[in-house]
Amino acid sequence: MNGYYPVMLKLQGIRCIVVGGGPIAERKVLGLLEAGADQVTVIALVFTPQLEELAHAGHIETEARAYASEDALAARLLFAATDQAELNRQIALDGEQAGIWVNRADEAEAGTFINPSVVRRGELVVTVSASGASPALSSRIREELAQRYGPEYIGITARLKELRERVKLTIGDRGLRREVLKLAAHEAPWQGEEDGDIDAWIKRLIAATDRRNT
Ligand SMILES: C[C@@]1(CC(=O)O)C2=NC(=C\c3[nH]c(c(CCC(=O)O)c3CC(=O)O)Cc3[nH]c(c(CC(=O)O)c3CCC(=O)O)/C=C3\N/C(=C\2)[C@@H](CCC(=O)O)[C@]3(C)CC(=O)O)/[C@H]1CCC(=O)O
Ligand SMILES: NC(=O)c1ccc[n+]([C@@H]2O[C@H](COP(=O)([O-])OP(=O)(O)OC[C@H]3O[C@@H](n4cnc5c(N)ncnc54)[C@H](O)[C@@H]3O)[C@@H](O)[C@H]2O)c1
Repeated sequence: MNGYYPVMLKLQGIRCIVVGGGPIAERKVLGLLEAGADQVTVIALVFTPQLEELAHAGHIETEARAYASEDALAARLLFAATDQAELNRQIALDGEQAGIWVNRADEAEAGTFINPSVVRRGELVVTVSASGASPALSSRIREELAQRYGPEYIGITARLKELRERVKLTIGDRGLRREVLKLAAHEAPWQGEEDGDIDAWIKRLIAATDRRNT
């Protein structure tokens, strides 16, 4: 059975605590910052140079000390990423007792959430998870998806967003709205940035759906 439910979390204003300061903790922290997290605390005895730099630049807070069980009470999202299995187990337990989501980097099933591989293209976020079966497979598929959905998708997604906002205001008929939006998503990758006139595009799309339906 596949036991994970995928969601997209909004992390602005949410205290995220990462315990551990090695390369794995660093990867988790970078993922949080890319998602816009603005309250990230890292508790560890030793930090990677990049974590030190992020703290210096004010992007995260670091606390150079041993983890204490009370730390879990301050977090809403918790990561156990130390090299001490027994400590990671305790962190997961503390998190569950505090009623928050805990990621355990060394033993997936003992935590309550896991991280997928991620490709970010502006507002388009493509994620892959093998549910812990093979992180290497997720990473490989992420590379394939990054090739298939290149940086051009930043603009494509932004254009579709603008079109959708306009369509929601101007097309009252739900069926037509849905058809226009579907057709636009098919067409958008083939358009250049210079096809900037959204209203003209909407007119063409409506005409195309009329033709299809007659
Ligand atoms: C996707 C990614 C995101 C991220 O970390 O943010 C991620 N692992 C990544 C890479 C990676 N991790 C490991 C390797 C070495 C090859 C291998 O072991 O297969 C590679 C490959 C590499 O480095 O290229 C080792 C490893 N990983 C876990 C364990 C412990 C265990 O199995 O219980 C061990 C053994 C540790 C040890 O031996 O001590 C556990 C987890 N790793 C997960 C996520 C979650 C399940 C994701 C899924 O199944 O899809 C889960 C369950 C929990 C979690 O961490 O959230 C990131 C890819 C970034 C990218 O390239 O896109
Ligand atoms: N999830 C994954 O994708 C993945 C991949 C590879 C490894 N791992 C696992 O992740 C874990 C961490 O790997 P790493 O390479 O970052 O380890 P590391 O040895 O580089 O770092 C361990 C960190 O834990 C901190 N630490 C130790 N005791 C502490 C305590 N009492 N309080 C607070 N911090 C403490 C250390 O100061 C250090 O910063 C390992 O157990 C490894 O098995 C997970």
